Amino acid sequence: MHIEELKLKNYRNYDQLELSFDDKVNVIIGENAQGKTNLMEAIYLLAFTKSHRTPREKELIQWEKDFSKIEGRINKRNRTFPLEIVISTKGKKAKLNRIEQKRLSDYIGSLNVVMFAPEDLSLVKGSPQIRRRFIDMELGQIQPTYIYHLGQYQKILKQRNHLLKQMQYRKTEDRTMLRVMTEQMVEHAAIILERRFSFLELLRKWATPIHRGISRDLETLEIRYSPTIEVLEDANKEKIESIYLHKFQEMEEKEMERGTTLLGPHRDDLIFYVNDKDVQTYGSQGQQRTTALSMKLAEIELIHNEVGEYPILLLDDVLSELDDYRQSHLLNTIQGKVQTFVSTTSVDGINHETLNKAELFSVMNGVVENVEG
Ligand SMILES: Nc1ncnc2c1ncn2[C@@H]1O[C@H](COP(=O)(O)OP(=O)(O)OP(=O)(O)O)[C@@H](O)[C@H]1O
Repeated sequence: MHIEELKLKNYRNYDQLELSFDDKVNVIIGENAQGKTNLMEAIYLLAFTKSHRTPREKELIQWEKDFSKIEGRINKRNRTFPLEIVISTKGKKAKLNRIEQKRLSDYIGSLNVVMFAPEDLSLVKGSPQIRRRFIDMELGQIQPTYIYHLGQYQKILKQRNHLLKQMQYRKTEDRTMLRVMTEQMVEHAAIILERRFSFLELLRKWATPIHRGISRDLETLEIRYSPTIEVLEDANKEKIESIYLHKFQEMEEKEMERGTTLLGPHRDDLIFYVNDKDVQTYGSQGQQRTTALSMKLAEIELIHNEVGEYPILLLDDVLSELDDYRQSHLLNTIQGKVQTFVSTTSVDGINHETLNKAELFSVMNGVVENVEG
């Protein structure tokens, strides 16, 4: 799939923008703070309705304006359709084919995007939250109903934590409400876990050979899921549910004492092993980068396999962070198959034939121009 056109109005430092893109590689060149990431963010937003760098949507509206509009024309399976996001001080609207979609899960998945930014290089080293986010974003775009369950889970979790806090202070003895909430939450938790397990199986299938290829057969990557309960990855939803319920019962006193939920997918993690050693603890920076790159490339292949089309790849200021070998590996893999947006302050360090065939754009202070290659 690819994005044919992008239109922005009052978006960050763009007053008004209308661009047509190449269906292969588009390179956006500009000095710092000119609007490169803003452009990438707009494409990301069209896919997920959310920014990758801020949860505060008001920040996306151009200063002094009261709304912001992002429109894209997407080509998927040789059919084109429009996507539109409008953010105003009153809220956000997402339109697919000009029809407003009230539920996120009805919108997400229409455009598949993989973003690779410098912060993704800390997928291995960073906090568990980064790794959970990786799973959630990826799973969400191939299985939109996952987003629904995640949303429900998070809603009940928040209420449950609130109740546990109250119980912690008031030392109330009536646990009926807590148990009702636990049951409701566990229903979604079990679905989330079951789906994460199957997703992981797919991810391993792609990531393992990719990692082996990048490391020239020297490294074997293993990805393990670390849940808060003892459960086998082939357990079905009912089995996971019963394990959760049992464990929640066991933990009831402790949760009340601590005033927070101690179990569930919101506390799980992914652990990466290279040649049987935990990469987070023992891996070199190079191994951590190879792992992050393998995960991103696996993400691309996985979407291709599940959706039937390659996603759009956003490489925001990340190429210069990769050495020549990893850079070439990445560019060779995507060449000709994946519509790619590369943002960079200079093309100097990027010597690859893919870039020679690319459409070049320059961006300065929110104004984008085509550059003759
Ligand atoms: N809501 C907004 N309204 C107007 N301008 C904004 C808004 N939010 C951010 N900006 C401006 O956008 C610019 C930053 O753009 P962006 O983050 O895309 O930089 P960049 O070109 O990717 O640079 P770098 O290479 O430093 O990451 C800054 O000048 C900032 O002041």
